[in-house]
Amino acid sequence: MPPLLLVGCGKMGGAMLEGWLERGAEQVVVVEPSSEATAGFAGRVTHCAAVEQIPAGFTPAAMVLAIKPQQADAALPTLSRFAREGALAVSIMAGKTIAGMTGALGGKAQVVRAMPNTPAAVRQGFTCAFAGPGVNPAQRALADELLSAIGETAWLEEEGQLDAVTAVSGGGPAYVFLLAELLEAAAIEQGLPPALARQMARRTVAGSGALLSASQEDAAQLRRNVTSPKGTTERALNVLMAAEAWPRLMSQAIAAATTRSRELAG
Ligand SMILES: NC(=O)C1=CN([C@@H]2O[C@H](COP(=O)(O)OP(=O)(O)OC[C@H]3O[C@@H](n4cnc5c(N)ncnc54)[C@H](O)[C@@H]3O)[C@@H](O)[C@H]2O)C=CC1
Ligand SMILES: O=C(O)[C@@H]1CCC=N1
Repeated sequence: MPPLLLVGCGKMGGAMLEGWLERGAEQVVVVEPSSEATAGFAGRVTHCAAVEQIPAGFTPAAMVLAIKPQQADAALPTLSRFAREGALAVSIMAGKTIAGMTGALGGKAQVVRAMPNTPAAVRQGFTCAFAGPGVNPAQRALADELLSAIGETAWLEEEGQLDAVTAVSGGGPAYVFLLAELLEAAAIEQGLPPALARQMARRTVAGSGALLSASQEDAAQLRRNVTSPKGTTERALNVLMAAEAWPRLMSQAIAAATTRSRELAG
C-alpha cells in the first residue's frame, strides 16, 4: 500500500487502520489528538497529535477522513496541503458532501465519500462508496483497496443515496445490537437467569447473522423456516409484524436517520 494519512483514529478510523496494517501498509501517519486512541498502534504507525506535527515532506497518496462531521469545518482547511493535485481524499463522515469537502480542502483533491459500519472491527464491515468528480481509475482502485480491507464494498451511482445508506447499513449494527438488548431483557422478564439471558441473546443474534451470511435463502425464507404453523414463533411474529409495529417503526426510524444525514451536510 502507498503512504496513507489517517485523520481521526477513533472507533471507525482505528478499525480501518487495523485492516490496512493487516494488508501490509507500512507508511501510515495518523493525526489523532487522543494518545489513548492510538496506543494500540504504537511502533506500527507515525502518530501526530495535530496536523502541524506531520513530518515535512510526507506525501500521502490518500488521506482518510474519519473524524466526526461536526469536526470537519475546523479540520479540513488545515489539511489543504495534502489535498494537492492528484491526491485522493476518502471521507467516511456521515452527511458531509463531496462538494463541501472539496471546497473546504482547497479544491484540488479528488474525493471519494464512503459509509462503512462497525463490523469493520472484525473485517465484516459493509461499505458503500461514491466517487466524486475527477476521481480516476487508479484513485478509485486505491479507495476500493482501503475500504475492502474492512469487509465488502459496493459502489454507488449517486451521491444522494449515501443518506439512506448511512441510515440503513451505517447505523444498522446499532439496531441489531438493540435487538440483542431487548431479547435479553425480555428473557429476564420471563424468569430466565440474567447470565443465561445474555448468552442466549448474543448467540441468537450472532448465529442468525452467520446463518444469513452463509445461506443462499433470503431473510424472509429464513424467518419462515423458524415459524411453524400455529406454533410459538407465529404468536410472537403476529405482534412484531403488525402494521403499526416493526414495519412502521423501522420505516420511521430509517426515514429519521436519512433526514439527519442530510442535515449533517451543513
Ligand atoms: N461509529 C460508526 O458506526 C460509524 C461512524 N462513521 C463516521 O465515522 C466518523 C468517526 O466516527 P467514530 O469513529 O464513531 O467516532 P470516534 O469519536 O470514535 O472517532 C473520532 C476520532 O477523531 C478524533 N479527532 C477529533 N478531532 C480531530 C482532529 N481535528 N484531527 C484528528 N482527529 C480528531 C477524536 O479524538 C476521535 O478519536 C464519523 O464521521 C461518523 O459519521 C461512519 C460509519 C459508521
Ligand atoms: O450515527 C452516526 O451518525 C454514524 C453514522 C452511521 C453510524 N454512525
